[in-house]
Amino acid sequence: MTDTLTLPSPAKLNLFLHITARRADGYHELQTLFQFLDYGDDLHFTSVPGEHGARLAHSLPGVSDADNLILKAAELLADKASGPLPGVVIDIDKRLPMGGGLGGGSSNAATTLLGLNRLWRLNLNIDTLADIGLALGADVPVFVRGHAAFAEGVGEQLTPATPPEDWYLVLKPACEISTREIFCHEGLTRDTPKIKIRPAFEGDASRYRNDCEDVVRKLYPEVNQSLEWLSQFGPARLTGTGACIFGRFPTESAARIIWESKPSGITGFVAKGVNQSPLHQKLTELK
Ligand SMILES: C[C@](O)(CO)[C@H](O)COP(=O)(O)OP(=O)(O)OC[C@H]1O[C@@H](n2ccc(N)nc2=O)[C@H](O)[C@@H]1O
Ligand SMILES: Nc1ncnc2c1ncn2[C@@H]1O[C@H](COP(=O)(O)OP(=O)(O)OP(=O)(O)O)[C@@H](O)[C@H]1O
Repeated sequence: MTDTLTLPSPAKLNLFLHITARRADGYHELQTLFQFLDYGDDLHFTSVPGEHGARLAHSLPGVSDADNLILKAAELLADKASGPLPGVVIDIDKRLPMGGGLGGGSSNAATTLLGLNRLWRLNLNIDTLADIGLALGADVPVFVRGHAAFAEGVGEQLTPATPPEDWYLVLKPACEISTREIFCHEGLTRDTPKIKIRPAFEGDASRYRNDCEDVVRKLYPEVNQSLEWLSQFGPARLTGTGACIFGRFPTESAARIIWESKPSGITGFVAKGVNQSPLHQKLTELK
């Protein structure tokens, strides 16, 4: 019998995203609120007796294996081990759109770090795994730590937070957006004053926004149109650098009613916001 461990690789939303400065190395200082969704990819880790190290069952369309964050995470983890590691093949059920601002690649990297740490019995602690994750991307540490968080720095200084676990309608306009393109754009607002006191997140939503939204609306009319459509039903916002947008609803049925009436040509899904990552929930159940 084959031995397969299946772990979730959830999406994140940036409930708000403020850009407060640009650093000398070109990276941006952010203040953002991360929450997970109970929706995402699944990674299947299957032991392969007689092999050593990790490999992919299938390549992802449009991503070379050398660039795939799953293999990059596995390689960085293998560097921390001494001696040969058991063979593992990793298969992925990809549901999260790439270039969507939902953190799919970063989440895959984090699920790989936690999954292989367990399968390879490396016993690295969460701080070490979050440090390894940061080398792969600014969004990886929050997925490694697994709690909704207010983030500062480039997104790695995390303070656990408990925003309301509402329902979201997430729409994916028909375009892919490169995070780099948006952060390099000359029109980006980079001087939002820092929030000094940790915000009362349930409070005045109009104080918070996504600073990437104006640039993305101008460059991608598809996103602009989707935001205008969703705004009819309540506040609608971009996540990360897009392309996905979201609206918040108190119940699943309220979100599904709007979902049923969405314009043709837009994909998306309805999901619940959760403050504990489904990955960590699953790992706790396995203990
Ligand atoms: C926009 C967010 O999704 C918000 O959560 C993240 O800040 C992006 O995180 P990510 O996709 O893991 O980004 P990375 O892979 O680290 O960086 C991609 C590119 O985005 C730019 N970048 C990213 C994060 C950041 N704080 N400042 C930046 O300027 C850099 O040009 C970088 O080359
Ligand atoms: N396992 C992976 N899954 C998805 N994308 C990957 C993966 N490995 C590498 N990538 C690359 O990362 C890019 C960004 O993909 P991702 O799904 O993380 O986008 P995103 O949601 O916009 O990210 P973020 O919100 O972190 O900016 C893809 O276009 C792809 O080239």
